Amino acid sequence: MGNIAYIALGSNMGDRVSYLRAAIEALHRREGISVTSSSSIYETDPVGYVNQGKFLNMVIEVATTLSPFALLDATQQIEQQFGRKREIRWGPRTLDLDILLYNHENIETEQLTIPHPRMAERAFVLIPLLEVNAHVTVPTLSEPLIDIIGRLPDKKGVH
Ligand SMILES: Nc1nc2nc(S)n(CCO)c2c(=O)[nH]1
Repeated sequence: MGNIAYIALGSNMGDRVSYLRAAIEALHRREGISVTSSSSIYETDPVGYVNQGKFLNMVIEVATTLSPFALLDATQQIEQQFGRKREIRWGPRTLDLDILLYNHENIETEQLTIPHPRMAERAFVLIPLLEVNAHVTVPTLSEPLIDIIGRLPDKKGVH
């Protein structure tokens, strides 16, 4: 399917594991998307807006024929399907899907920024991402992810 993308998944409301599993199923069923690898599921302390429940986070690799924007449409439709209501911007959510990387592309638009702008400061993203692909490179970063993880404060929050 030509293009490789990495997607971060998160949930901290309701039956978190079921939301993650259902989202992966829904992505895999979509025309033009096939899930080629998944990380373990990590329980993580909330970062940012902290008075909310612990998250379950993971990262998947997909092979896709969709453009980055069509892939974004698919992830947003699946978030809606599982009741993602954007009440508090950083608040609890049933399901979060963030496109981290798409090939080695740099995309900077209103709707979509790739590489994901906050991925390099999030152990709950980097640790599962490296589990899926230890050699993944991020075009906007000058050093390997493994060095960045070594410096992160919140990696203790990833179990
Ligand atoms: N541990 C953890 N903290 C978070 N804070 C926000 S916002 N989010 C949502 C990610 O965009 C998370 C998350 O997925 N995991």
